[in-house]
Amino acid sequence: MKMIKVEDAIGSILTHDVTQIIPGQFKGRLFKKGHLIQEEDIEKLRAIGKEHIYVWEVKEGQLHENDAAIRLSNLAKGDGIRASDEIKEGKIDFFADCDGVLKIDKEKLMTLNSIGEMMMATIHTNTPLKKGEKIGGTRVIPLVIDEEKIKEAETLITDKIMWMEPFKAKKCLLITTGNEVYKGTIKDAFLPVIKKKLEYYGSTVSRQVILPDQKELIIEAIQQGLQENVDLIICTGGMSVDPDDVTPSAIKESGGRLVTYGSPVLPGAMFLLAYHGKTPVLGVPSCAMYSKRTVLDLVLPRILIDEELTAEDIAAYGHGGLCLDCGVCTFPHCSFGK
Ligand SMILES: Nc1nc2c(c(=O)[nH]1)N[C@H]1C(S)=C(S)[C@@H](COP(=O)(O)OP(=O)(O)OC[C@H]3O[C@@H](n4cnc5c(N)ncnc54)[C@H](O)[C@@H]3O)O[C@H]1N2
Ligand code: MOO
Repeated sequence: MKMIKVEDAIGSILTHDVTQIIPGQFKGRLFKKGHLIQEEDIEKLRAIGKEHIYVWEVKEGQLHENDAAIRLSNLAKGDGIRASDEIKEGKIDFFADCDGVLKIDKEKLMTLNSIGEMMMATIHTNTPLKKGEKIGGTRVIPLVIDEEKIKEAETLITDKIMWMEPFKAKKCLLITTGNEVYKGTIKDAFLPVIKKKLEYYGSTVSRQVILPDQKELIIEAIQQGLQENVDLIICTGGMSVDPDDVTPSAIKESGGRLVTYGSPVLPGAMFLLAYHGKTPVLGVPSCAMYSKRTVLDLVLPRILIDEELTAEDIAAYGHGGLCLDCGVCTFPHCSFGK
């Protein structure tokens, strides 16, 4: 690569995209990499402060930023991730190529970003996404990089850094508890909430049963759901400390394996998760009926990709487990659950 004065550049090929920024108005490409410089371009280059430009000279063992970005992109992106077709200013962007939950191997991302002269930035792991949403970007820092650096990354990172786990369409049994709801004193407000959240990710409530706060009836309903082979059971109401709050005991006594009763998430402290074999049973506290976002929004997407959650997964939610209940909710693109 050789530096020459812009006035001597007519007929030369640009080695990289040239960016123009007009504060508050424009940021973008003025000239594309590979552009053949014409006489009329000289004034435009001068106008954005360029007195010199680089002319490309290929040297053995070096990679142009665009070629290096392609190598990094191939290294990083796994199933369900699409890279941008065009490389702009040496950068490749990543997008979700299906509806699902984003997975980032944070250790490998750290390894790549610790090598130097290259970068990769992403959103958080476990973010539920719709097809087309942006996930991250990568580039190298210098215009040309020693190929050895890229080879080092390729040696250290043998598995993909990011991939999507697609949602599975699941059928859910909803067990709504509460004497007041059962008797009809209060109209059930949980079904529309659970239905909307499940349907957003392509799953459905196949059946709802409304029960009084009676442990034996709740146990029976759970066991019937398991016999019917539903994919998921959600119990609502009666999850806290009143004498009539029998739902946690019912789920525990229905058998299976308790992962947690209680979660470090607000709203959602009284959440319960258990498994009967591979079938998850969720105890969802009534805050999920009232608050826009709760522990259910963190856990449900992962349940719908068939991830088997552990007590450690739930404990890890503490850091970022407070929903700020913002006026305009931007979840999942906020600190909640990250
Ligand atoms: N002293 C304490 N009080 C509370 C605690 C606690 O630990 N100590 N926990 C709080 C938390 S956290 C939550 S969340 C709430 C409620 O939890 P529950 O799941 O036990 O809810 P319920 O008591 O059954 O009902 C609360 C409220 O919501 C109405 N409800 C319930 N289900 C329905 C439905 N399907 N449709 C319409 N309305 C429903 C119910 O009538 C009550 O008004 O507890 C805190 N308190
Ligand atoms: O389970 Mo309560 O959820 O923290 O509002």
